[in-house]
Amino acid sequence: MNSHQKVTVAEITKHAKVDDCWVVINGKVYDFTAFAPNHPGGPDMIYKYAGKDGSKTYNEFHAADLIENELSPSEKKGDFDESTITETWITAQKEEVVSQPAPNEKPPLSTLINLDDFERAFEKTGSQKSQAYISGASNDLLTLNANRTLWQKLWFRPRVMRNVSNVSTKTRMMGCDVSMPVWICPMGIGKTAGSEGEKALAGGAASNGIVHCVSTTASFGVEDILASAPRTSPFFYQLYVDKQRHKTEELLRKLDGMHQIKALFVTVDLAVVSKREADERIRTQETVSVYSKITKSSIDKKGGGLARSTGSFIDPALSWNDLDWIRRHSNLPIIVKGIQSSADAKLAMEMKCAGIVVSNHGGRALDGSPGTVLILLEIRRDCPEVFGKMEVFIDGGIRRGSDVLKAICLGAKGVGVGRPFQCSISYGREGVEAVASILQDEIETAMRLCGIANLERIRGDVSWLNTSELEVLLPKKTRSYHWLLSNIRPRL
Ligand SMILES: Cc1cc2nc3c(=O)[nH]c(=O)nc-3n(C[C@H](O)[C@H](O)[C@H](O)COP(=O)(O)O)c2cc1C
Repeated sequence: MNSHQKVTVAEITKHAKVDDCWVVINGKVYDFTAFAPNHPGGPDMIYKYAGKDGSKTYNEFHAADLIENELSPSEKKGDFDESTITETWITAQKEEVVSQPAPNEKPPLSTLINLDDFERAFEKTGSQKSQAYISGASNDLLTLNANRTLWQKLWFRPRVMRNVSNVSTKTRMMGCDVSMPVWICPMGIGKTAGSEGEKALAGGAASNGIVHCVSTTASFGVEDILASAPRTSPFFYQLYVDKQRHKTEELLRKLDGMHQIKALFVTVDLAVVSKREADERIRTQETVSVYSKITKSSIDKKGGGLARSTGSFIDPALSWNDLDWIRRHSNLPIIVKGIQSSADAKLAMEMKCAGIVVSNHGGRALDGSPGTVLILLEIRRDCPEVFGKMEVFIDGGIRRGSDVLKAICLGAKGVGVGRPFQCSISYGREGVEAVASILQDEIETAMRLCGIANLERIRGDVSWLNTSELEVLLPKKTRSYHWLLSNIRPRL
């Protein structure tokens, strides 16, 4: 066959395979078999039209003569013989219409491509009560919003031509080998997002090589959650200290026997449950026991807040001295979760904690507390020695792989991600895996574009960042700050 020959429909449709791929473009027939794997837009764009007419899509992206210059004479098969067109051919050319989900329909998992998509999808499908509980935060949401927006005020200083064909995101956190420096935050009553609750988080974390930190107020018992992952998968456990201390002592004894649990995250930023107005406003007909085995909700004058009902047992009397009491009942390394100042970071180091989580409970504790990235910068400025003595983690508003990279450049050992994982439970374990995969991919892409091949090598190297916009927001070093360090500490 030569380029002046006419090619019939019957002939073209014989070449409709990946390894034998003819396509009609603007009345001419081309053999794309050799070219397709090198197509800059990806081979699938071509394979989609194998044995068919691809003119419409071709013309949207390319100049008419591009393909004539690109292909060799032997790949130009001739003119399309329009006289051979049949009804079957016409039907086959009709583009598959991808139907858009109705406004309140649950979007298919494959259409969710970033972490915000998971929260938005849950807004459409979760019950009002669950949404208010999960997305809500304290008072005017100042801290919730600051967490997110401050990450966006850190800018990269990318380098180029640094051979980033292979990048590694692997690291170790609390002695656990993980695929990337991300862990799933502890979040209470996971069944508010989907029937599998924390079991989906545990299974999804395990298949993606990351760690889930189980909440004290999880919907399922810790044994059931651990059983949802292979016996070798590591977990962290988050502890709220109970006003009835003997209950916490019992719990600690039980956890000590669970070899999968590698660290105890003691949450300290919620001496009392804050005012979560969205949650309070929606009175629930259900008792909390529908979601959780911990407690029953009580609807009182303040409304029906799930957070307040499930958190009423937390002991506001907790103090730094209690770390010794915890140590007497547990051999697990202690991470203090909820550090919001450099002074407390230093205290945790002096109290020989294994680590801290810089956190404000995702804006669910004190509204007006700084966005967490500011606290991390404050710790770097005021007590950089902390990073060498403890594992420093951070959470709050981290929604992009690039946020993770920024946190590592600032010295964080790893980051916690909360709400997107909680919302992904509505898609079961597959949803949790999808969130982890998106993050993994985004971290790798950000590393490549920034010129970073290995995360471990750049931890704490702030030269990759421009922090100027945030530095002006840091608290001034005042006399009272030094006074606090030297006078309060001895009295504790
Ligand atoms: C629905 C929900 C429940 C939470 N429950 C707990 C909890 O039981 N214990 C805890 O220490 N933190 C809890 N947190 C706080 C998270 O562990 C984490 O600090 C926060 O979600 C991180 O912010 P992000 O959601 O913006 O990623 C919860 C957060 C949410 C959104």
